[in-house]
Amino acid sequence: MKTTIVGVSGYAGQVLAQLVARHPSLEVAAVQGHESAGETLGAAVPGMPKELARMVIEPLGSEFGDADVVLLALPHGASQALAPRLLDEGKVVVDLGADFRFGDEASYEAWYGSRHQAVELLGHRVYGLVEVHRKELPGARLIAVPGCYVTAASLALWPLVARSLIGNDLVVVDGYSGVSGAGKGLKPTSHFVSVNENLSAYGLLNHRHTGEMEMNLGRKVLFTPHLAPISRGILSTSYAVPEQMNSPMTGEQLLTMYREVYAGSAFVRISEHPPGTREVLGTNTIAIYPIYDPRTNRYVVISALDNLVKGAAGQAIQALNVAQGWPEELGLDQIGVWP
Ligand SMILES: NC(=O)C1=CN([C@@H]2O[C@H](COP(=O)(O)OP(=O)(O)OC[C@H]3O[C@@H](n4cnc5c(N)ncnc54)[C@H](OP(=O)(O)O)[C@@H]3O)[C@@H](O)[C@H]2O)C=CC1
Ligand SMILES: CC(=O)N[C@@H](CCC(=O)OP(=O)(O)O)C(=O)O
Repeated sequence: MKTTIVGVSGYAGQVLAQLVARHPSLEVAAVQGHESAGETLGAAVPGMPKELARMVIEPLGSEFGDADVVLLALPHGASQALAPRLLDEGKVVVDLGADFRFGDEASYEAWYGSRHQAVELLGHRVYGLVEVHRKELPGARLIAVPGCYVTAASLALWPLVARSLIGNDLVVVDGYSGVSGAGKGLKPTSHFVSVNENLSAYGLLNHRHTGEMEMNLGRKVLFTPHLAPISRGILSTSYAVPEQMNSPMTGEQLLTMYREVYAGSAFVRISEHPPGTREVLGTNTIAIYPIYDPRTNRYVVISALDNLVKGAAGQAIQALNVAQGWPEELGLDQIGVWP
């Protein structure tokens, strides 16, 4: 399928370009950017392979021509202006941003503080958390890909939710992100001098990803994000209170149950040790380690993923694969850290 990547000069867009170029059923037909329009991809993103480097970046919203698929990797708010036109033109749209992650207008407005410009599409979008929504994806024409923090926490806790092993109490999530999670724009908070040898919390109490975690988990969430002095990776630690009616599962039982729930999910690795971000770097894998603490009566689940792959571009391709009826893993092996 001919594929146009919009936002190709961004961190997520760069990885998308790499994945599409090597995918056996996709072809990079065109690339679009904002300030980088008019440059070659090689000039905008040093280190691109030759066949991509010579492509000229078109201005955002140029003609999409005979593209079959359009992948949007734009700042929040920019996709909703483009998606209606693309769907009218018969394209399959995969959005890596937040514009279509909520299925209703009120939640979007509550967490993003602005009115949605394409409300009529919200009921048609399929949420691309593949491991949970696999059956809804075949034939999808508008896929909203969840982001890095939300994927890490949601897949970590999903088995406990699906098996009714946690009550309705508050769930607590501590997330740690590499600096590429903040995008390529220069900000004082992501300068080398601010980040190097430093670990800090931000977005306290009302980070916009809280609402999306609540949507996925059906429970109130207290989410605290942290910026970690690494380029890529998300580490998430989630805490939940067991359902009172059942005796809590032991660590061994949890491992067995998690393996059952994710039995058909090639990109989920149930780990027997707390995973670190390095072991999933450059892969579409999320590693998950669940335990139970009898002293505090809490389930604690650690998860790790690469924010630019399983947290963004890899998950987008995984969801597209399922939507098209292709093998879920197509084009997603041996990715590596690139560019
Ligand atoms: N980084 C991450 O870890 C993750 C990112 N995502 C999502 O993917 C999307 C892209 O993120 P990321 O790659 O980090 O972002 P970047 O800031 O790195 O890149 C943004 C891209 O959008 C273009 N762009 C910038 N400003 C505008 C604008 N005002 N209007 C239209 N286009 C613009 C840029 O073009 P140009 O360079 O030409 O100006 C660039 O191609 C976001 O929605 C983000 O939430 C999802 C999960 C993880
Ligand atoms: C480190 C950092 O700043 N991270 C971003 C989230 C990463 C991202 O792009 O998030 P979504 O695509 O999931 O919305 C933030 O906290 O806003």
